[in-house]
Amino acid sequence: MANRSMSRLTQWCSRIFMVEINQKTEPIYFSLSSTPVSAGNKDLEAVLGNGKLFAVYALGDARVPRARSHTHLKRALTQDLPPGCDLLNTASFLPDVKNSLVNGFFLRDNSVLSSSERIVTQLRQKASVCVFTYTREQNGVYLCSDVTDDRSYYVTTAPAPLRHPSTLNIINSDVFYQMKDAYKVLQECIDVIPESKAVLELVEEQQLEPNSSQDESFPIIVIEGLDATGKTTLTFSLQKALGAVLLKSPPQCLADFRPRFDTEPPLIRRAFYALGNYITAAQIARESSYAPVIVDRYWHSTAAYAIATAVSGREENLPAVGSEIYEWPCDLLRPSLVLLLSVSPEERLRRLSHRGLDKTEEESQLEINHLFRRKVDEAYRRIQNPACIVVDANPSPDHVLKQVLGLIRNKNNLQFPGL
Ligand SMILES: Nc1ncnc2c1ncn2[C@@H]1O[C@H](COP(=O)(O)OP(=O)(O)OP(=O)(O)O)[C@@H](O)[C@H]1O
Ligand SMILES: Nc1ccn([C@H]2C[C@H](O)[C@@H](COP(=O)(O)O)O2)c(=O)n1
Repeated sequence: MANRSMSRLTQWCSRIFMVEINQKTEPIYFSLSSTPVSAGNKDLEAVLGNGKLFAVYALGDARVPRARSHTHLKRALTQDLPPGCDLLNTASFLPDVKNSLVNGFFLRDNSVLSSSERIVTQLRQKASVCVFTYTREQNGVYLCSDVTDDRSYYVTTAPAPLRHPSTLNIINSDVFYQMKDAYKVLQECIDVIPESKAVLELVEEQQLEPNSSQDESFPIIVIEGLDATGKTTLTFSLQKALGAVLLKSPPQCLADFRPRFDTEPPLIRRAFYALGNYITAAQIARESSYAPVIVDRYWHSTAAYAIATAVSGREENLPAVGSEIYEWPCDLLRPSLVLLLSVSPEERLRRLSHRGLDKTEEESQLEINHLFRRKVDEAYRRIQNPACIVVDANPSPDHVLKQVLGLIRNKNNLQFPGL
């Protein structure tokens, strides 16, 4: 957005816009044109309708304040949403151009009072936002204009891009492939989230050695899976059976900070979990000199949850198998074996209901959001180098343990005393 003399909307004209009606259906795509378009389009009509319409985007040059403004914007719009109005996710992007995605919201107002106008005015007074309005001409053509100037553009449908737009910003916004990239995010947070400083100090204290050779050490076995798939149960049994050290990611030293970072937008939250893996890696490197190490969640979890949250809609929208997005970070210690516990949705829900513990917001979402759970599970399976081995964790704890001990025994090069 370099040229300030140009209308803001003119600068968005090279972009495509996406509006999601819900997670299960295909979004609609449109672009803006200065030349008239043919009247009446059923796809646009289905989403844009006849009422008042606003698109709102959080503005900001720096990524941390922009990400936090987007979260605040969502909270404000959700909390104050008047009856007769609904909120849809929207985004603007340049097809197949990495890091070009800008997320925002579509406010549809079919109320008699046109209440959305008041909300948008209040938002513009309080926050740095960019607002576009959409109006429908008598011939059915939609016009889009910036509320700060009178220039209007015709709205015209656009083809769906090859790569789903929600995948464009994943690298270094949702998933981090080097410690320094996640570290930088928390450095940028220090003024607004003071806890970031303490987290960074803990990372530095670990004296991390970049991907040091594990040739001489004992095996490192990571247990992964959705919540309530039996990770805690299995890791305790494995610890006992193998005389192993049990570690987890995020590590215990980050436990007090976790609730704070869990309320932050993905950029910050995922950087926190990424750094947690590097602290755990340093612990693994130390402990594996003396004994086998079992790890309860590690990088597969960080990446799979981050990807599944970032990618909207259906499983088909995930980056394709073999994408660089599923590659292991170049500087993170690699385990000897990663096992993914898999249980049927029914069995997982049965275990969750028996447990009756408090669940994090994301876990509750998993319970109600079958789509999200499928995306996490599929992302786990697509991660490479090392890929995970899927374990059927539906049977009894003893049976699962036996199965896993068998897998460990059959894995080449894993040396366990007593196995
Ligand atoms: N193989 C199994 N068969 C039946 N129930 C099981 C089995 N493994 C674990 N459970 C029970 O399921 C519940 C969840 O198990 P557990 O806490 O081990 O899962 P988890 O993957 O660690 O969950 P979270 O990630 O949410 O901490 C517990 O009540 C546990 O006793
Ligand atoms: N290494 C890790 C561990 C956990 N997470 C995130 C992913 C989920 O949001 C949540 C699940 O953890 P649990 O509630 O089972 O302790 O934590 C991660 O990103 N990386």
